[in-house]
Amino acid sequence: MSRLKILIANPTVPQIAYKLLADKYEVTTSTSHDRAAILKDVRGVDALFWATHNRIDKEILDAAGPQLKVIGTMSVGYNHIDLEEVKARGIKLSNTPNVLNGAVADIAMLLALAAARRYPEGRQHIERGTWVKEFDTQWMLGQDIAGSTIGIVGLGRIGQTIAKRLQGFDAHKILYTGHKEKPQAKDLGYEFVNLDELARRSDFIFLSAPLTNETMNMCNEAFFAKMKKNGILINISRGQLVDQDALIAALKAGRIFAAGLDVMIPEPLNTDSELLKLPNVVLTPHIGSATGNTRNAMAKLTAENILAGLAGEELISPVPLP
Ligand SMILES: O=C(O)[C@H](O)CO
Repeated sequence: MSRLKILIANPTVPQIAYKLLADKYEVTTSTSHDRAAILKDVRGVDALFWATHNRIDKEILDAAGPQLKVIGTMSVGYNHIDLEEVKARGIKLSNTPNVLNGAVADIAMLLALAAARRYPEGRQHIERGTWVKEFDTQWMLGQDIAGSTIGIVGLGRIGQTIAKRLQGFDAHKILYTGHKEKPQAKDLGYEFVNLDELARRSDFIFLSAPLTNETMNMCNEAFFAKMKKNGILINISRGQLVDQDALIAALKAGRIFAAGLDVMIPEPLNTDSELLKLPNVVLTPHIGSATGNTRNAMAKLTAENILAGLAGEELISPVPLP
């Protein structure tokens, strides 16, 4: 009997995934994560290991063929996947929750601290020789996390990890918004509020909700108008949660204090983007989960899901299909 086939659709996936899968199945790795290369390599595979921001849509699924049984995306987000198409074809789909919580929460903290303490501006002063010589007690004043009110949009696994880290920094109050109040959050003293109240009361706002029709552009002009003047926006989710032009306008006008973004539009960001010119913006290139340990754990979990799916077992971390 011929062995089932798996395509790893990205040549940079950690070896651990290959080792786990190749032990039992015929594994090929696409030469590149370009869509054109994947469309060619995907023909006839039984499982697909996905590790790109390319869309998984009808075109990819048609190219794979009707024998495709399992897809594992090496990401926690799955907004790049046409869930209805996947469901209609009876394909099992997994993602990689939990294993990246700490790494993504760390990037959120990096952005929050750097935005609050005006890191890009400080560095510019050093580079340009505009570092004030005398001790000016009012120069480069930033914001404290200690004593601040935090607003978390989407208190899921990553949001909860961010909240835990912020408690270590002595934040005064944690507000959150989402679909519904969470009993475990109530026990921790976190307050459930609506988006408007969160915008109005928070000193730091963290976006950690997935991209859906509901969250798309939720931070728009009206949202920024409600934020405090000292408010700082941190986005580690998806760029599309934010109306980027409205954010740029709010930052330029000094309507809000600063922003820290690991995600933006487009990715990669255009090198002439206004975001790069603003001193009160801290940017990282969508590297929330980019640590060696975390990427290995994500690769391992994706491979284990595929193994479970091909063996006809329950997936470890299934994506709920509509
Ligand atoms: O969703 C994730 O895991 C990261 O944002 C990488 O896409």
